[in-house]
Amino acid sequence: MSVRKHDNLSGSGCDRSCCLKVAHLGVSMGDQVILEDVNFHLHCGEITALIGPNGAGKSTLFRTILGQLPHSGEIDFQRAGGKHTRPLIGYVPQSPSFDRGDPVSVLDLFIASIADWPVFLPTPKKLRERVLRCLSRVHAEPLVDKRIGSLSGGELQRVLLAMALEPVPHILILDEPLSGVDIEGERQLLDMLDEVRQQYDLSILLSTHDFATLEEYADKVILLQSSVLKSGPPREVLSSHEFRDVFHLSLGRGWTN
Ligand SMILES: Nc1ncnc2c1ncn2[C@@H]1O[C@H](COP(=O)(O)OP(=O)(O)OP(=O)(O)O)[C@@H](O)[C@H]1O
Repeated sequence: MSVRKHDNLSGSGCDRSCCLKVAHLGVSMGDQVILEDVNFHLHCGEITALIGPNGAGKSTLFRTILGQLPHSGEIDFQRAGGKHTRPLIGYVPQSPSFDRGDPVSVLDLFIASIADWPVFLPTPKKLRERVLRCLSRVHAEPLVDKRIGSLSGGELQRVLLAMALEPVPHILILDEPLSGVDIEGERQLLDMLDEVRQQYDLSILLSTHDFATLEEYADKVILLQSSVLKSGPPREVLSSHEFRDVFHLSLGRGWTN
């Protein structure tokens, strides 16, 4: 597996280009406080894993960063060089399901997403070539004419990833990309994320319930339960008492904090 982590990128300080700063973020729905005083920074070229139990607010946080939910506090994007702009965000939603018999092909779905062209008309050669170029970013060109409903979990994630990378965003957000993907598909997807992160200096934020691979691919882990309980290098977070408490793990050898 080729996933490599950047050295010394996991600190919370902004000693290198800072992509996204979330400060004192709060989200409420009706009487329910979903997120409260959430603070963290994302950096270019880093993979950050967001973990937390069911209902912790991970998807809500993503939707808020995507601008879909009203919130208090600040979400600020700053480019290298200090310019504040609105970030371009690529988003891969949580396990969208497609009917197995659905006739829509990968090409159809892609065209509906990136171009203003009716899918019932023959696809112009240039448009097909553009889709193939996009799919090539995740080595998925052979999937172009496959029906969406016939894709495996890992193949579907790769197609959705290719769609999220067109145009290439500043920040890539993936909501539980590893769920419904077998071990082989998981490896391929993580390698792919590592590749695009390096190629485009992307900041990647993904949520996961799979802690086994965190140390291998994540530069930083954020443990969320309404607010950030712990953040830092994977080992530090996974061995913390906050992690144990949230996931109701009993003390055993190896838990040091
Ligand atoms: N549209 C909504 N209206 C009211 N409450 C909501 C809404 N969406 C989410 N919630 C609540 O917000 C809380 C956080 O939900 P969210 O989906 O963000 O959690 P999550 O960490 O992504 O969970 P999971 O790991 O199960 O996907 C939950 O209590 C949920 O019921």
